[in-house]
Amino acid sequence: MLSIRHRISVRCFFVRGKIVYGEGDVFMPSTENSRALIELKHITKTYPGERGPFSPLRDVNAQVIKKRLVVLMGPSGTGKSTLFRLLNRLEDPDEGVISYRGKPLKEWDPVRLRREVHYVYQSPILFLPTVEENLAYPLYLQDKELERPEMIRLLQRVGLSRSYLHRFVDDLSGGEKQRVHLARSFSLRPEILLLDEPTASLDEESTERIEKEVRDFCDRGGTVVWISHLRKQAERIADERWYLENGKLTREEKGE
Ligand SMILES: Nc1ncnc2c1ncn2[C@@H]1O[C@H](COP(=O)(O)OP(=O)(O)OP(=O)(O)O)[C@@H](O)[C@H]1O
Repeated sequence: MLSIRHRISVRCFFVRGKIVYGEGDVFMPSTENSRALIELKHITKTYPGERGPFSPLRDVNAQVIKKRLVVLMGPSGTGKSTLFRLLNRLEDPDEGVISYRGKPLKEWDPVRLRREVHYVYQSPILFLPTVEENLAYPLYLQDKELERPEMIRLLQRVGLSRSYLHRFVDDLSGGEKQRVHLARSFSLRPEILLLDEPTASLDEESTERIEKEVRDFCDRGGTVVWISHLRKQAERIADERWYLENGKLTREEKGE
């Protein structure tokens, strides 16, 4: 409702019950402002296109609130992965500022940032031969050891049995690789998970399991932005639904 929102600018408007973040607008419930882990202010990203410059993000403003599960939707090629790349500082916006914990991303050490804001790609990246090695490696880089019982627990969280520990990643299906990648991400205990269609290659049962684990992650204090093409999935799991199209972001709260 407009009355409980903190008004910063005048160019926000409602379209069919949704809040549209128009040019120059930052609208948020005032009580939630302080819980914003990530803030996007006036973000524009432009790429050269065959028919001239193309901006998948045009003056986008939004906040990711701690402990929330945001589902990001939108037609193919509208800029969802672009937004993730900006949040992970794989690219920088052409205009605007993105802040994490109140500090612009450019002021963060990228390694620390990516540890806390962890991107789980749609195509999993598993460099080492076995599942066990892939699970152990990121913590090994931090001079930490991942004990075998913890590895087994992580695998179980994503619906894989202990027998997977010794499997070669080249022999795994796409969905299994994605789940190993997600298990490895959980091991890093990130603050925010950016999930790019983590259930795209999974059956109904495995999808349900991942949805439950991700929800538990939020209940324990984690925060998630999840790209999905499935409206039904968004309705099931999201605290907030973001819709990206024509460079603009619209937002719906659960139940709207
Ligand atoms: N480096 C680049 N140079 C030029 N164009 C790019 C570049 N990166 C992305 N694009 C274009 O920007 C648009 C947004 O791409 P993006 O991958 O963010 O879309 P998406 O919403 O994640 O799509 P999908 O749902 O199909 O994964 C696309 O038209 C893409 O071709």
